[in-house]
Amino acid sequence: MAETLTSVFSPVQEMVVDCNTLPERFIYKRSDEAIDVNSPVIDIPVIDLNSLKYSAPSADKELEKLRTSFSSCGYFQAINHGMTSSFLDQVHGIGKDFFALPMKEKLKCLRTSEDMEGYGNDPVLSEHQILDWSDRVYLTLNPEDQRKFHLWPQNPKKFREILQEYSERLKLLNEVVLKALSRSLNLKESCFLDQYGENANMVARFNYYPPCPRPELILGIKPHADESALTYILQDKKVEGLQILIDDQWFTVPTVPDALLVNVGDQVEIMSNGIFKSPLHRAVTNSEKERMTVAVFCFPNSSRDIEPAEQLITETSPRLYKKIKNYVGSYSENYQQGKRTIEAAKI
Ligand SMILES: O=C(O)CCC(=O)C(=O)O
Ligand SMILES: [Fe+2]
Repeated sequence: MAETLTSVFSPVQEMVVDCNTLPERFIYKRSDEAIDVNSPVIDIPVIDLNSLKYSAPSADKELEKLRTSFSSCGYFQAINHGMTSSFLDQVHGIGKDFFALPMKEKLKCLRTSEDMEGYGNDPVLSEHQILDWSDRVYLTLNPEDQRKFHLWPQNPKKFREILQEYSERLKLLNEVVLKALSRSLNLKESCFLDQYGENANMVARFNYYPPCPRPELILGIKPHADESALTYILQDKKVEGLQILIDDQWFTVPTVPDALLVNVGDQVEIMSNGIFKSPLHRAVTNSEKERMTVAVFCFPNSSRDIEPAEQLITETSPRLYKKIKNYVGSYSENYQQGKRTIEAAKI
């Protein structure tokens, strides 16, 4: 749906400067309870991606861990992913440096009201929409011919080069993870990758959360599950803020230095016929510190059909989801209304 209500961009980052009254549009009213900013920390399994590549008993143990963590909390922390600590710092750094630029410079990458891509914040689709306390840069990485380079920051100077390299690394990593997921369910290694097909999509979103005057009332990102197949999050090493919902309770996801946080998106939940769970998560804000994260969403090309792998459907585990195309197309509107798109894919 095209954005209809406002095309005037008001960066959250600027509001911090002259925020004398509480901005009503940001107050998260869905619950009577205050937002628990310091929710208990949950232990997310750490998985050694290097050991997954080989057929050895250590790989079997790691695959088992992968299956269990993706079927329970829907997350794992990837280590030995082939990227150095200083490279990941550079990826984080280009985002931080961009948001620290003068507004005039950032506005060169401003998204238009018709498009998600570029610098801005969420499209406002209804006057009742509760706004997120975050500004973003949203960029298509793949297919490469769909990149909108006029919206890619030219400042910091290394932005493009580093993001390009990061996208190449993640493309390879994503194949390793998809193969491991198939193996962990005793499927042919290429099972999920085949559904994924050529010309897959990859989108990066730099999320910037400025300090917020009332973290107990305002969210950085509303509760949602990702529309991707898999999401790779480069967390902020210094400030936590991501929370996941398990059995109706919010838990804080810890930051593991140099690990990449990987989560199941709706499309892998569908492909695995519900064995892997796409977790409901949100980002809280911090009254003193800013926070910046880099999320990369990987998903099959919108022209492809997504459905549960046939081998996973048996008499005792019937098919739970329909065949779908262009899953992402209907996502944004549902998100803003607090609805889950995956509900519509259920049989
Ligand atoms: O910033 C975070 O920790 C979470 C970001 C997220 O969930 C998203 O971009 O979809
Ligand atoms: Fe997310």
